[in-house]
Amino acid sequence: MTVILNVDGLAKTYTGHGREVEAIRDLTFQIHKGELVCIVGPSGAGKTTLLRCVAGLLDSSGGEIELDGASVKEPPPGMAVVFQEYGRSLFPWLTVRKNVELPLREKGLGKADRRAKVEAALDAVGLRDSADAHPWQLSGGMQQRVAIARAVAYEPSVLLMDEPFAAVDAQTRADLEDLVRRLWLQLGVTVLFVTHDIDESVYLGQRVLVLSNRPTVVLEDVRIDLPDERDQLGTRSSARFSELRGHVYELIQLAKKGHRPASPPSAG
Ligand SMILES: Nc1ncnc2c1ncn2[C@@H]1O[C@H](COP(=O)(O)OP(=O)(O)OP(=O)(O)O)[C@@H](O)[C@H]1O
Repeated sequence: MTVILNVDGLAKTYTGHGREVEAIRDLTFQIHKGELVCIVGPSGAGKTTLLRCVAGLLDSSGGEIELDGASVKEPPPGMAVVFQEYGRSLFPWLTVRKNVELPLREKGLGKADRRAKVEAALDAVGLRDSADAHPWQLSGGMQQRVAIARAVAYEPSVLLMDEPFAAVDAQTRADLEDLVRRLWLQLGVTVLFVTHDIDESVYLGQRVLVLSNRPTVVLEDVRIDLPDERDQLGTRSSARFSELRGHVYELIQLAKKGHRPASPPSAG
């Protein structure tokens, strides 16, 4: 399998205002092309910091991040990010269609190509009928679907998602989880999904990277050996789901108590 994202010895210390916070000490993991990997960890473990470094939005203090073999120093062209705050990530003065189209314009795609990709992405997230609406006319869950459509239309090498469903209601959240699984299966996109929700990480991921508390390292790389076809009721009530959930839960409890891995964990 081809490694698409390589994080090697990543470190990040925030400095300023007479304060120093060592958020990430030594994070190493790899993601292969087409994988769906979730990251969970205790609050303040540095999940958002990690994602911002990977997205090239934040300078690291040490270590290396490579996307497709190229070092990440600034937002790389092959990455798309979906944030929790959909309200702030969409442009309110643009229609849904224009919001999805914008990065494709920046990518330099021609009009016909842009139109086809926008239609396909809106179709995939079930928003074809809302193409001419403005984001503020849509519900929170619909706005987050627009953000997902925009990311998917861009055809990134890696799609980063930072707690994307934390601000929507439980029912919408379940629908959006299934949407991500479906898009991932259909499009073969590589996804790195950060969440604080243990159940969500096990339901979505092929692997769950459990982070220690600060300064952060990978506590365990848990392989999620559930079938590819998952559904909210059947999967979540299966014995294997509850075993995996229990295991990740225990790891998080250990992380909160300051437990750290004895030796570097083996990847996947
Ligand atoms: N700009 C900043 N300046 C100083 N310290 C920061 C900054 N951003 C984050 N931190 C600190 O770095 C640590 C990791 O923060 P981060 O937001 O990455 O954690 P997280 O795992 O995403 O947390 P949560 O699950 O609560 O969202 C925290 O101790 C936080 O206070």
